[in-house]
Amino acid sequence: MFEGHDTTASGISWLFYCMSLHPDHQARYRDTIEWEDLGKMTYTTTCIKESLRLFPPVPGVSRQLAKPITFSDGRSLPAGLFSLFIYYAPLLFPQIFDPMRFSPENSARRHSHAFLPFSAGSRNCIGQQFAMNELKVALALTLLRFKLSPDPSRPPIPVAHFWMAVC
Ligand code: HEM
Repeated sequence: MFEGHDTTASGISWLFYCMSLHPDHQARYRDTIEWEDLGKMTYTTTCIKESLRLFPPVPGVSRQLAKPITFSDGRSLPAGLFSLFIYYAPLLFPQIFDPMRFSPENSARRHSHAFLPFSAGSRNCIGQQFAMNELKVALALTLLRFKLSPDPSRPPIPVAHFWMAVC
């Protein structure tokens, strides 16, 4: 249920929240809807990526090292080690919603692994294209009918929370 269900629900919810705080981006998103070719909706893609950056539905992934790794500074990790990569670091990354971070020019200046909401490598998300289209369509259909605005009486409350499953 986690893959493809909770992830997309969380992604859509936070995307709506981000857009509700930014009526200017809502208007621009509305104006750039291209039903014939979802791939051409580049502005919408930037908004979705920026929302996934600020509020990643999957905040990290874990791996067990199949072989030892030695880093450039000489430190190394042994084979068999369980490691956890956390993408969500609100105190380290800019918290301002700015879709232009993901413009083609700005993205080209970054390492391809600097942004990994769908993970990377052989076990990355097989549903990422589907998920991106799902988010685009859900927001487009909503914005064609509604204006989103935040509910000031119920702001999101950050919770210090960490869970780990051992199988
Ligand atoms: C915003 C939505 C989504 C996000 C953020 C997301 C994120 C991720 C991430 C980070 C992983 C990798 C986990 C890891 O490396 O350990 C993953 C794996 C996976 N995702 Fe998604 N996902 C999303 C939507 C979907 C959808 C819509 C589907 C299916 C239609 C899907 C199917 C899967 C499957 C089957 C895997 C496991 C792949 C494997 O282990 O080889 N995901 N997802």
